[in-house]
Amino acid sequence: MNQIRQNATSRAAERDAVPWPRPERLALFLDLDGTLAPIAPHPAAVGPTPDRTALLRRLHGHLQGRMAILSGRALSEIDRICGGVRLPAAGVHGLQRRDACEHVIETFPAPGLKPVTAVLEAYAALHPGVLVEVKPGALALHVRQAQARAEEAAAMAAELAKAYGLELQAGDQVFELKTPGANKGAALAAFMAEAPFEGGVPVMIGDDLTDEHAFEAAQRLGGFGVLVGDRQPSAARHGLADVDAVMTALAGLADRLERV
Ligand SMILES: O=P(O)(O)OC[C@H]1O[C@H](O[C@H]2O[C@H](CO)[C@@H](O)[C@H](O)[C@H]2O)[C@H](O)[C@@H](O)[C@@H]1O
Repeated sequence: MNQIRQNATSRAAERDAVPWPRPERLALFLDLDGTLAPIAPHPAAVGPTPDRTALLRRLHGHLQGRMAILSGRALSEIDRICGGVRLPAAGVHGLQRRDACEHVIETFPAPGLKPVTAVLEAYAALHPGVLVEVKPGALALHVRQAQARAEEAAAMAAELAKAYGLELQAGDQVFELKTPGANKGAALAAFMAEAPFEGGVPVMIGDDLTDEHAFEAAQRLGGFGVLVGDRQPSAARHGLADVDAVMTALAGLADRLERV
């Protein structure tokens, strides 16, 4: 029993130790919901916190700008939750991308989104708890407050995606219908091809299915992914238990960067 307990403890310790690349090479990519911010009942219930904002500001400075947020949220939402620190970022799973010079590249929204918005809003109006989030180039059908509808909502989202030429991205209690052609992996690769990220070692920290694209891209480009939580399978080579463990690991990294 003690042995089992000891093994579990050492596994947890291994999981919580991120082997950061050398500070001058590290290019850090961070997911938002479920990674930097705990999951909340509703997207609007997530807001900035002074600690998170201060930590992001510190890291961005110490990494000489080689840090970006990769999120399913719109850029405006990323900025709101980051407390107004305007970081390089990919929004809506890469459909929007703001580079280190604050230049924003946005994919033109698919025409199918308009009719699909009407269908989903009519569905949400009939079913309390179902929420439709309209984003630039995508729609999110949230079922966190109506989990009994999850299967039905997944089937409907899949059917609508096929009928209207949209891409389906499943996430944590959400089914997203997106303009095709973007994902977090492509966004990470685009950042890595330009200053100040170029030549760095990419590390992506994320929790959800959409982060898998970025884990794969980070690995392909010489770095690795860090999975938050224990969802499996995952392309991430390292792990952190939860948002608190992420904040602790990032604070430790900031301290280390300060000493360099
Ligand atoms: O890529 P991320 O930054 O992790 O964004 C993914 C989606 O996050 C938001 O939805 C999720 O978080 C909400 C707040 O905790 C939660 O209520 C919801 O159930 C989750 O799916 C956001 O609303 C989506 O637009 C993002 O795509």
